[in-house]
Amino acid sequence: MASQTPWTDVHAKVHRSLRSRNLLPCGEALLVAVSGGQDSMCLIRLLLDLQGKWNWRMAIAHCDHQWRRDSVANADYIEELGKIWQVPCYRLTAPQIPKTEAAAREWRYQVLGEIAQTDNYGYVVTGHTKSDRAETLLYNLIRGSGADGLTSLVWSRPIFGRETETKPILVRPLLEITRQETGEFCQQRDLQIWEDSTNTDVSYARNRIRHQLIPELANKFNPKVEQALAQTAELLRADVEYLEQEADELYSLAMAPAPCNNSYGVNRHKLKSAPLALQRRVMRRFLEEVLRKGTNFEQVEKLTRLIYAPNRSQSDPFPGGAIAQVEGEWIWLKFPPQVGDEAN
Ligand SMILES: Nc1ncnc2c1ncn2[C@@H]1O[C@H](COP(=O)(O)OP(=O)(O)OP(=O)(O)O)[C@@H](O)[C@H]1O
Repeated sequence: MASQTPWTDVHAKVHRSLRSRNLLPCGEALLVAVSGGQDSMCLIRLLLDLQGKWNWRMAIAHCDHQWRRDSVANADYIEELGKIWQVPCYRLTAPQIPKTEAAAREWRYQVLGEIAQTDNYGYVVTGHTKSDRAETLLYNLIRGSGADGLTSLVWSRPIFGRETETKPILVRPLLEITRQETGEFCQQRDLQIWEDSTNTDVSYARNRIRHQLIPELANKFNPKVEQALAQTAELLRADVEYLEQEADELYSLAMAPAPCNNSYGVNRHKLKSAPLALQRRVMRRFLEEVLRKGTNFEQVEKLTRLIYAPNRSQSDPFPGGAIAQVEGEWIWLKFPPQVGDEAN
C-alpha cells in the first residue's frame, strides 16, 4: 500500500516541520487524537503515510462527548478505520456530558494524557492547523489577551505541568497546513469526514471568527490573512519563550523560600531593576501559584504597582480574601486566618 501513496505538498510540508522542529522523533510512540473531522482525518492518514520513514508506534484515540445523535456512529467509524489501517484504537466516552466546549477540552486532554502515561505513549498528537492558529490569535486579541494568549496554539507543550521535556508531550504537526489543504487532502484520498454540526453554529464566537471575520478580512484587507496571522503568532511565540526563560530565573531569585503564617512573599528589591515585561510575568506566576487559578490583568497590575509603592502600602483583596502588603523589601500576600488557625 505504502508504495501507492502519492507524495503531495502536504506530505512534504509536514515532513519538513517534523524534521526541522524535531517534533516527533524517530521510534517514538504516538497517540493520535482523531475526532473524525477533516483536520484530524488528514493528520492520521498523513502520519500513517510517514510512519515508514519515522518508525513510530501509533495508536488512535477518539473521545466521545455524547453531544451529538451520531456520536456513537462517529466513534464506530473511527474504530472501523483503526481495524482497516491496523492501528489500535482507544474509544473514550465522557462519564458525564460536558456542559461547555472548555469542559469538553479539559476532559479530553486529561484523558488523553492519562492514557499516554499508562500505556507509554510519549506524544499525544492533534490536528490543529494554521487556520486554527490564525483564529485563536484573533479570538484572544479581541478578548484583550497578552502575547501569551495570542500564541497559545504552540507546536508542542507538555500535557501536564510546565517542564518542557516532560512526557506526554502534546504535538500539533499541522500548524503549517491550512484548513483548505486538509479538506483537499481528504477529498483526494477519499476519506469520509464526520461533520460536527456545532462548527457552523454562529452563536459561538469562534465560529463567527471562522465564517465571518476571517473571510471579511481576506476580502477587504489581505487575501492571505490566515498566513499573516499565523506568521504573527509564530514570531510572537519566540519572543514569549525568551521572556518566559528570563522570567523563570527572576522568579526563582525573588520568591521567599517558604510561606510563613499563611503569607507568601516576593522580594520587590530583586524586581525593581527588571523590565516591566518581566515584573508582570513574575507577578502573574506568583499569583497563579499562590491562588491556584488563572489571573487577570487587573490583579497582576495591582501587585506589580506595589514594587515601587511606599512601605506599608497594601492592596485591596484578591480572590480568597488575600491582601498584599509591603514590608520593607518584601511584598507579602497574606490570607485571612482560617477557623481553628489560632488554636494552634
Ligand atoms: N472528540 C475528539 N476526539 C479525539 N480528538 C479530538 C476530538 N475533538 C478534537 N480532537 C483533537 O483536537 C484537534 C482540534 O480540534 P478542535 O479544534 O475541534 O478542538 P478545540 O476544542 O478547538 O481544541 P483547542 O482548544 O485545543 O484548540 C482535532 O484536530 C483533534 O486532533
